[in-house]
Amino acid sequence: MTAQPPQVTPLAEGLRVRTFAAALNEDGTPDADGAAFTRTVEHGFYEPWQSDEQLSRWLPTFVEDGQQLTGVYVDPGLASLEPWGEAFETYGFGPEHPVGTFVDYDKTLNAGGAEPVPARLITGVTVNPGFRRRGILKHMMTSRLAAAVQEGAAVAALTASEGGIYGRFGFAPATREQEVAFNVTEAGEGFALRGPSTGRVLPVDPSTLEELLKETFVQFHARTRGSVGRSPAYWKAGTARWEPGNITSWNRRLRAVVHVTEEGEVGGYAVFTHEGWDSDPHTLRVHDMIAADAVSRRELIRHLAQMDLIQRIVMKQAPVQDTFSQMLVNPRAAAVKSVHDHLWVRVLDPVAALEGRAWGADGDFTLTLTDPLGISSGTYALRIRGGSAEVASVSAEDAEPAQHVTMEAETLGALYLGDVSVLTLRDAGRVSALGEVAWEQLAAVVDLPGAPYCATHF
Ligand SMILES: CC(=O)SCCNC(=O)CCNC(=O)[C@H](O)C(C)(C)COP(=O)(O)OP(=O)(O)OC[C@H]1O[C@@H](n2cnc3c(N)ncnc32)[C@H](O)[C@@H]1OP(=O)(O)O
Repeated sequence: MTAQPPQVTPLAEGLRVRTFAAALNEDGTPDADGAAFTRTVEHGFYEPWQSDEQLSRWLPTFVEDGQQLTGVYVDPGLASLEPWGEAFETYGFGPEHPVGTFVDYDKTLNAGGAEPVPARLITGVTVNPGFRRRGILKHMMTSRLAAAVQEGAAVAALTASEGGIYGRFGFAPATREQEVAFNVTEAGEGFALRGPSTGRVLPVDPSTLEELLKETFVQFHARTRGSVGRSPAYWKAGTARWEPGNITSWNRRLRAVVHVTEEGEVGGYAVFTHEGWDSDPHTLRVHDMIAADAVSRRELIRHLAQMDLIQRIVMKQAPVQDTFSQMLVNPRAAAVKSVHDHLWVRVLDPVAALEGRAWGADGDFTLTLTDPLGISSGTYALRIRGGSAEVASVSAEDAEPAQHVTMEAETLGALYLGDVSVLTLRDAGRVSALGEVAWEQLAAVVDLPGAPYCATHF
């Protein structure tokens, strides 16, 4: 392990931190700690107040996945703390509710290498508005990144509510996604898709799909650079079992189709909802579409686009380089509504992370990383052959002067999955030469074809 745990920044007086595993009572309901924690997270994201029954949809998925809950709590008996202690004790939500929350758990990230890399995923980060900008996030982040380093994660990853928060901790946007709407009416300029279809797409009962959803995702995850492992919440949502009692509008409105290949294999699925007859144009919204290969994805799209009575298809989380747009005879049938960053990556262990990544060509280069948290600082010699790298930590004095570049850990996060060229980052002043650098040659080694894509939100 080449990573160093960061220095943990201290908490202010009167606060204490506790990390515990999500747990359930014997009857399957969230235990008191978990319920108070989850309520605080929902409050932090301005969600409606939830009943215990509604809360019970989240916690079981956390338990299954081994999520660690880190809460910052106000010490009891602090009424004397001026000027806020008394008001907090009298009017606050109660000392069992944390004032800071942070959730992390282990999955893998497909970085394009032979095997996906161990990734610590971070979510549920909130701080009570009365306690913000006092270093609570900094404490939770540094202490949990220290744990991730000690427990062997190669990278950490999250999705960010705001773009200004996580760069200071070494995270950078590493994948993007787009919201795209397709006009699939046959009137007007005419809607048509290229190519003959193959296999057969069938409507199915979503509640029967759990095993299929899991198996198809395994195949998708293995073939898709940028993919992270999924929490069981996806299997519940995709099989219309998201909320208790199966009576919510989500559960009742969900529809599903599967693609059956010419060989009789199920190659992929899509789950979607019809937005109702009041939607104008009549809209079908695709929530999740996962295929084992490009052919099944293409056929699922073709089927949805050719369904009767549908005038528009909306995909909120589509890849930025999407098959659908390239299948259109009239390319203006696609309207990109927005493109945004999705997965943010933070390299923890440079050797494991770089050895787990795909590479564009053979070559040797040296990388000096600077890291404000000290986690990944150092100089690394890379030897890339046949698409995989051997990475060794070397002393700065021993480094070859040729092809020696330097960047911050944050910039390595941006570069990691190949969503941006090393040349663009050089032009932005974020990658510099420390010796003689043949930049085009370096770009051929570091840059990767196509855009990475993460189909999973967490
Ligand atoms: C992975 C996820 O879950 S993403 C969700 C993040 N959560 C939210 O957006 C919910 C609403 N926001 C919050 O709960 C809080 O404002 C948080 C969690 C974003 C920040 O918590 P705080 O305890 O206030 O942060 P903390 O005091 O530790 O600040 C650390 C640093 O980040 C900066 N910072 C904190 N929040 C922000 C922000 N929203 N935008 C820009 N900078 C920020 C602080 O100024 C500080 O900077 P410094 O290092 O220069 O001193």
